[in-house]
Amino acid sequence: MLQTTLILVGALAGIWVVKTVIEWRRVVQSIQDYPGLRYVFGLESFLIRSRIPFISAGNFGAWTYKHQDFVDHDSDIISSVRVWRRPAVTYLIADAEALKEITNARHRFPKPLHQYKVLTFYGSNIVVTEADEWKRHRKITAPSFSERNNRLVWDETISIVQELCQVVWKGQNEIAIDNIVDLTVPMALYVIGVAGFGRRMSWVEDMSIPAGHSMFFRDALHTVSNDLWIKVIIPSLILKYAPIPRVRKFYTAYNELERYMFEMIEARRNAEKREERYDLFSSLLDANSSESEGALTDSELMGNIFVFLIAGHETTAHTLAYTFIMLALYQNEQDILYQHIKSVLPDGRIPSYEEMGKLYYSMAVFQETLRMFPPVNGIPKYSEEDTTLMTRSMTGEPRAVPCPKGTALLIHTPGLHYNPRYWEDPYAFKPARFLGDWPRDAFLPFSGGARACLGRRFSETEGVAILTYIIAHFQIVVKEEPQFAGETFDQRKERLLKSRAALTLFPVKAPLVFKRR
Ligand code: HEM
Repeated sequence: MLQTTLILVGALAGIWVVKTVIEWRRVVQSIQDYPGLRYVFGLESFLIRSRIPFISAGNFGAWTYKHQDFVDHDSDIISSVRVWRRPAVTYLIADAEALKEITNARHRFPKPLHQYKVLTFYGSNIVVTEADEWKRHRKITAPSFSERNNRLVWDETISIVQELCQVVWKGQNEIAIDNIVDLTVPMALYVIGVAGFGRRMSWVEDMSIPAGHSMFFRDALHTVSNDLWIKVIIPSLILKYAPIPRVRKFYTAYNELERYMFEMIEARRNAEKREERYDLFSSLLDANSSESEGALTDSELMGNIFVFLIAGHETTAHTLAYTFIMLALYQNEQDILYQHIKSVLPDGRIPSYEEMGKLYYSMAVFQETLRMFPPVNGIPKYSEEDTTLMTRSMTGEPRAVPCPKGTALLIHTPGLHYNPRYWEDPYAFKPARFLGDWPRDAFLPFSGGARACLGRRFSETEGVAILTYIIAHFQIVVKEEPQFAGETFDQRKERLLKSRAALTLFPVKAPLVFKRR
């Protein structure tokens, strides 16, 4: 009996191997064996983080190797052919001209929607739709990102940082933060709370939980955005009864957030006189109620506002964390920024939204951080037709890349942002490169074309406001710790910039000190 079973299993395994080899050869031939990575598990595999010869390209490979994979295969577009779960090819793209063509032709190069399931929990939305459905969402959501909203982002961001510096840190001249994301994540959460959801939150919570709820809105928002992965891996039924405290807390937070959002929709809909408000949620509800055809359902409204939360708070928070780390490491750059802020605001007053343009060095620092640490390391697309992409070798010779219909494409942001064809000395932190004429097509932290980030201005406004206020009032330095006393600058830099990626790239643990000026 055992022998028969073994023979059967062996035969099935043999059939699988033969089938896979035939399929692999077909896939490789379909792209004329265009140079690139050949691994059992591709870059997109959830399973293995590191690169292992022949086995795994490593799901952290885009960040780890940046432009090096392109150099190794002598092309700014390379293929990545995997075996598991079925042989398939993905083109990794670090060529600005090819990416311009791809991002500008959304019908020819749409998004692979099946990869976006994690963002559909509360309802369909602008990020997870394509074609006419996307247009319907975009028409109602885009107007929320208005100048009035940007002004609100600015004013509220300033008051959030002001409360932190003047109330929470009152009387302290040196504030040590053991992990910088523990500061930037709540900061960004409070900003999206008020400018996104219209709910002001405070560092010093003194209110009680509203009737009918078991959690503060702030905590529900934080828990859901932090632990969304739980919903991805645990089926709903198990989620409800899971005995693990973290899972139970997530389950409560998920339902609480849904209830809060539903109440907010009802309150605005039933209000006799609507207050003039410019947070994203209020504007979205107003735009929807004046829409006769194509209006969004309640679930779609919640889906959109939820996606603003997910897209909008971690990305900005992590970018700010890297910004503070780089400024702590490069004191000369911090000083240039400080001097610039002082030249714009010599009397130390609080800048207004109208003055944001004058604070261009703060913006340059934020942009240089986004270039070096793009929060989204890979933006997926696919080809809707048989086509050929054009690129170049490292010496500039043209290369034609065969791209059959259905081929997966990846905007490889680290490859593009560290490509020396566009960025001189790409590993150096040089905010000033963003002051003059810089290669806009080679800068895609927010993606590009029609499907580019709707919240770009929101996050730039928030970033410039926080950076300007903090640097005007504090010098940021790396926390001195006895166990790291003998380390060199390079070791310290490597330690502070050690990163991981969940939804977005983030620094693992960077302890910094804020010294009041
Ligand atoms: C540093 C901050 C940010 C970065 C790096 C960033 C990055 C991105 C990227 C790469 C995309 C394209 C995603 C894709 O094609 O799958 C995107 C789309 C989007 N982002 Fe952002 N984002 C940031 C901040 C924000 C903020 C603050 C909001 C809202 C408050 C926001 C809302 C959106 C929306 C709604 C889309 C979908 C646009 C569409 O498909 O038409 N983002 N973002």
